[in-house]
Amino acid sequence: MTTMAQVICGLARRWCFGALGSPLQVPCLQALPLHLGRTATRASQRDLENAVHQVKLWKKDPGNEVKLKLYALYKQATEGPCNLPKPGMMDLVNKAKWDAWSALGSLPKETARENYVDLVSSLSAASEPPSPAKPAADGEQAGGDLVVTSENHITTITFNRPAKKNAITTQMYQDIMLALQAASKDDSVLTVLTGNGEYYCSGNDLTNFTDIPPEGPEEKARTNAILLREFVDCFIDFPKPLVAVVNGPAVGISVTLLGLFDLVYASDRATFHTPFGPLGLSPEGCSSYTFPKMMGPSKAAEMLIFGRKLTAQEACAQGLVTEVFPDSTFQKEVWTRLRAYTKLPPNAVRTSREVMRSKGRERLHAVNAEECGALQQRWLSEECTSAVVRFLSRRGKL
Ligand SMILES: CCCCCC/C=C/C(=O)SCCNC(=O)CCNC(=O)[C@H](O)C(C)(C)COP(=O)(O)OP(=O)(O)OC[C@H]1O[C@@H](n2cnc3c(N)ncnc32)[C@H](O)[C@@H]1OP(=O)(O)O
Repeated sequence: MTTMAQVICGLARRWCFGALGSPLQVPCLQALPLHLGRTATRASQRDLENAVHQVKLWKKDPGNEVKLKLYALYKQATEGPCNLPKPGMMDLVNKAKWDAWSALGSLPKETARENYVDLVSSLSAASEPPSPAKPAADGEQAGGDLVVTSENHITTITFNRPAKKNAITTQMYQDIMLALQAASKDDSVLTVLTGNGEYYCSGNDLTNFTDIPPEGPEEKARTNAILLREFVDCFIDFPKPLVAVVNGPAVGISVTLLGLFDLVYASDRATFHTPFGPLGLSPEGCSSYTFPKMMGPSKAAEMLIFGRKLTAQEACAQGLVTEVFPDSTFQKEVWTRLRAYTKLPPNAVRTSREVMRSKGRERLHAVNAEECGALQQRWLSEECTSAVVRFLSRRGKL
């Protein structure tokens, strides 16, 4: 049986958009036009490397057809004509890649390199610029997958991928950390996390698991564990009150982190789901400690081990949510309340919070380290890889 690690290794070694769309829709590659704008100079190896780097910065998935074309040109440019055996009929992804590469026949390496560079350059020119990673100190930042605003002494970090239910990409983890660092130093009294659209957040973007480096899945698991640990550490150490404005369903890490927030206001449309069991995962965000402490071990087990989804009212009864509001008045009521809180003496707010938090901080860091170690193993397990493959293939991503 092919494991996800094998599938995604093959898929993702060469491009950053590891999930290839349904191979059944794979393209007539000959129909894809090449953009031959660089007639004056031949593309060098350096140009090729720059173009590969450029592709990694693309925010928008360019689609299967382009990804296959890029894959084929890259292989032709670096290895020459395809001389691998044809993959079996059932090996859909590798067969699509083999077909794309073989279709280039005996195209010289230099021409393939030039075509790769030209294709990337024309697509980069047509695509949006990458969203700035550095959050602004004040005012609104340009829209990207994460929007950071600072207004009326409230810094708001908004998950802004509504088409993907606000799933968190690797870049977003980095950007949230930067936003928290900036918010810890700005003049805001409160820092709010919320979501744009129907969802608060659908948790970790499951395609994060497909971008496997050349060193293999173990390296991916190791770097993910480091990233996760740093990310959760930022919440543990954050010095000001953290408020979650849970505008809709919340899944995975967006739920577990709530145990590190000071206030959690939820719309009555919100639900709270940690499907770690079905995903072959284990809890993170210090929830293995904060949830049992908050709701008792048995209710926490129901959520974290068995994946029971809570309604907003149930989550409120368990202490995970501070208060539930009718969806129709949610935004108005919550923001009015938060603005009133910003009028409180800021130093008193900060001091009260610090005395409430300081005693448990060391323990939380230890819990975080332990959870990340366990997850590093889980990500490499057959249980987890099969669950992620199931999710991605159901949605035509493999
Ligand atoms: C550095 C690594 C740190 C790791 C930290 C550990 C974190 C762990 C977790 O967070 S575990 C939880 C992971 N999340 C999930 O398992 C949720 C997966 N998504 C779903 O189950 C469903 O999409 C849904 C229930 C959220 C919504 O279902 P539905 O209303 O039917 O919508 P779609 O499924 O059609 O989704 C629309 C669109 O969004 C994409 N999408 C949604 N969630 C995710 C996700 N978590 N990762 C990637 N993509 C997601 C989905 O594929 C659809 O995309 P498409 O339109 O097909 O392109």
